[in-house]
Amino acid sequence: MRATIQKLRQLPASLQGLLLTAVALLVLLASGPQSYNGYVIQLICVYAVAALGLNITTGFAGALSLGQGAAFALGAYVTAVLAGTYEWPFWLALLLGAVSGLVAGAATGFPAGRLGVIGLAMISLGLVLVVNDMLIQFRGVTGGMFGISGIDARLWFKSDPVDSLWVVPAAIAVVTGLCFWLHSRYRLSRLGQATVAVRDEPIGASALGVSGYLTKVAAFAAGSAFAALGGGLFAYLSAYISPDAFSPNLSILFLVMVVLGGSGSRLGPLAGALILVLVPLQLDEYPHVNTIVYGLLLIVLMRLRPRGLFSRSAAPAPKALQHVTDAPAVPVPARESGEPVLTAHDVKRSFGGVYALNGVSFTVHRGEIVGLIGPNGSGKTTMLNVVCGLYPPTSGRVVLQDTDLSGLSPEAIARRGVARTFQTPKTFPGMSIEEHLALAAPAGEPDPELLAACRQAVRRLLELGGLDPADRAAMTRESRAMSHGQLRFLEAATAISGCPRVLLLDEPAAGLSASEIEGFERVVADVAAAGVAVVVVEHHLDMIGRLVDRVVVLDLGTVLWEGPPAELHDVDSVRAAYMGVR
Ligand SMILES: Nc1ncnc2c1ncn2[C@@H]1O[C@H](COP(=O)(O)OP(=O)(O)OP(=O)(O)O)[C@@H](O)[C@H]1O
Repeated sequence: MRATIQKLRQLPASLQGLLLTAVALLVLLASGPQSYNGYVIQLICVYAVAALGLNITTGFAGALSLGQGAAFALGAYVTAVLAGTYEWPFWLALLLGAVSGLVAGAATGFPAGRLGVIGLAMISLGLVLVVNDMLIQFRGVTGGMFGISGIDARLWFKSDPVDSLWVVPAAIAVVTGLCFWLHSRYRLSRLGQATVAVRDEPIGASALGVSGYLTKVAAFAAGSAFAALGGGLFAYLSAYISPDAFSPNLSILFLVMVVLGGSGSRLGPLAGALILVLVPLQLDEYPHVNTIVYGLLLIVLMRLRPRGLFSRSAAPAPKALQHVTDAPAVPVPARESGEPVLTAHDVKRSFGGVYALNGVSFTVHRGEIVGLIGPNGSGKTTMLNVVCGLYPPTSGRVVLQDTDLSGLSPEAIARRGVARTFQTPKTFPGMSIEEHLALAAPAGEPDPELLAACRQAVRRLLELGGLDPADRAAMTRESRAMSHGQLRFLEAATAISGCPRVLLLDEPAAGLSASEIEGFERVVADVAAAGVAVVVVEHHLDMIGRLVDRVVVLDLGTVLWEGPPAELHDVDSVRAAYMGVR
């Protein structure tokens, strides 16, 4: 069973979608499209479509939505009004139903996308209650409590309803397969990778140029479109709809389908829909205990599989690593410092009136490695945070070549070529190594020499972490299982794979062994030799002595001394402030 699932997982998404449609059609053929079993199979498909949509919003984007039932109801009513009242063709009624969900999802996502998990849950729950009430109140359109009947499938405007019993079942089977394919494509796309990155580590994602807000709005819109399409299919399946079919419980049911199946996984929503439609129907034969057994079953399943039945969320990122594995070894040029790349001009940054940076100025040149050192709390990390846009400066400016970075968002600064690592690696647990590198891949056409050097550096960093870039299985595994050292190398490899102009490294040696530090130093030196300006914040003074061209010593938010590392130990003020020697 496990081997079969493994093989099915490895099929391309398009084939998986086709297979799903074929299986649904075969089962429908065996049971008869008008039979009770046929109805149940179609209901599973319809709910699966809505659950796949919710998996985009909640699973991929991590936005807890309790409002999937509202989009489902909206799609059902838009489709039912167009099909029943205006006698539109079924394909167009379904399409417009889905579009209504897309628009409603985007309209919800724009204000809701900036809220935290609880705020989002509250807004979406409010939406379900509002929509449910509107279905009753706007009876001129919705039929109020009586609902809408006569929802017949037509091929063209005002034509007679189609005779065939197969139109609706076939449409349901095809749309389910199509939605599964679209859902998988979404996860595999750059947008999907960005969405998961924001879910797992929003600050790390912003450092790669990803806008968290837009990924959430897109996920809301896509998730609602799926739900509305499911709702439209439900209207045709039932031929009659009323508000009773869309109680707030429906949204909870969709959520449980996603969580039970495995939030964020690609097969989970299908499994969730299958189980949560079939199990209650089987239990209906035992009316006194059915709810108790159903509840206990859910508890036991979640206890045994806390991340759901299908927990794997990482997806292959085709060709992401080919350029790394196939890259020929490149000779490393001698390192020379060139023109200024990054300049801090009198940067101040205060927190509640206390200045963490109080007028810091320094310059980093092309190909140069600058060590930013100083005692704990002297402002080193704050300086990196100001450069990469996480903290806007209180006053002063940071200039990247000719661009003033002050006031730009972290995403905008990252897109201009500033990459960084963090004291604690901000990698994305639900994404594979391949996906990390694919997400960070440069958007434009970088200088070929820089590109070759960066690819070589990425390969060597992965190897330093004991990861073989040619080992496809390892490269497609979720990074959540990786050790601290491996994550450090992965984070650095990710930052470098974007071919940055400036590389900021925050305590890269922390937690690494002596040999790992040495290997890391060689990679950083080679990247600098290819023209990248590097700033290293580090307490490991031996590493600083070996690696950097120039040291900038911070103390209490000001530059205490600047010069070559060899002279560091001879400067009294540095010894006093930094090493505690008075
Ligand atoms: N978000 C924040 N809110 C309030 N104070 C902050 C914030 N970030 C930094 N600080 C303060 O700014 C000062 C400088 O902190 P910073 O982390 O930049 O020092 P550091 O030199 O990197 O220290 P370490 O070597 O321990 O990492 C500290 O006093 C710190 O408490």
